[in-house]
Amino acid sequence: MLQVDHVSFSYPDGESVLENINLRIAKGEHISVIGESGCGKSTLLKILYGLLDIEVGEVYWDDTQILGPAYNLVPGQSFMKYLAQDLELMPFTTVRENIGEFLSVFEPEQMEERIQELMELVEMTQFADTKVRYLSGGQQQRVALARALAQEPKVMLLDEPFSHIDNFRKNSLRRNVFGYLKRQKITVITATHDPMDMLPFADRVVVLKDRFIIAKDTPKNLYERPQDLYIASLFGEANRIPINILKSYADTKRRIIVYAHEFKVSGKSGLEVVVKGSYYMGSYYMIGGIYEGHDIFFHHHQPLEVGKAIFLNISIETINQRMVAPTNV
Ligand SMILES: Nc1ncnc2c1ncn2[C@@H]1O[C@H](COP(=O)(O)OP(=O)(O)OP(=O)(O)O)[C@@H](O)[C@H]1O
Repeated sequence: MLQVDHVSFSYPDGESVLENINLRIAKGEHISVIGESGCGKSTLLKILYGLLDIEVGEVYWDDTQILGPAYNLVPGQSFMKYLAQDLELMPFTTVRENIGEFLSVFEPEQMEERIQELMELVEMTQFADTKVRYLSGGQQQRVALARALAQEPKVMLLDEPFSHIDNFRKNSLRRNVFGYLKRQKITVITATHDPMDMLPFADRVVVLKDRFIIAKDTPKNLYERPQDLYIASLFGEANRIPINILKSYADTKRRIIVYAHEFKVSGKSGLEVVVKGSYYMGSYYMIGGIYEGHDIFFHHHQPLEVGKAIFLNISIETINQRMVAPTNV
């Protein structure tokens, strides 16, 4: 188990970045760390790997304490692999050589099989003999992933692992890599902005905001019952709406989170919105509007005329689901 107890951290020249971080991560569990840019996701991964010295708190993998560079000649842990935003590849050698660097040369056949398996996993077989410096950013990221996996770590720390990879390949690569890590029972902690790195693959999600962990839950619970707009917005366009627009809730001032796709446009009754603009999104239009002086965003199958007043409805199922969400909306 990876255990993080009361960890607080600030960079020597900066303000506090993380405060009182507590986590228990089981062997083989997949955790996603999410939060706005600059909230400390990469810093947390670096602490878990032992690249930073913490002033307060402790980190353990089973009985081994993870200590920072002040206590380690070579910072980092042999049983962990940290795939950083900078990829640390060997640019003047081939894809095959980069992946094979840490494999045993005493069993050449097994080594070749393993390189082949990993190249297939990250869909790089056709570039086996290409020098890494001639590859695109996305291709280099795939090599870095394979290189990290080759070392069979017990714990894998991934910082925005698919950020350079094109949409065409991203989804199959995510399925391959996360599926492989799960089958190998490798503990995974992924820092990401992208809901698609997390919703289908994480067992639990840790949300960071203003130095603190503000939520830890399954992706499904967080998505369906976000406790505030910050969390909902990490998944997509979201709004805070008073529920007293519905007759049955007329006497409550409470607001709930409604995702843009959960509204239905109606000609007659509901939340009155004046349309400001329509944005083509492929399978739908994102409509921006104004409701009582506040911006509101919703989906519709066609663009709407600017200045037009329309009504929005929310299904009773959505309202009931959000009513049981924690109340700091
Ligand atoms: N080496 C450093 N020295 C001083 N401050 C730093 C250093 N690295 C990061 N910071 C600051 O610490 C805060 C957290 O940074 P961090 O990179 O951990 O955030 P992040 O959530 O990973 O961001 P992003 O999603 O943009 O990668 C930021 O305010 C950043 O400016």
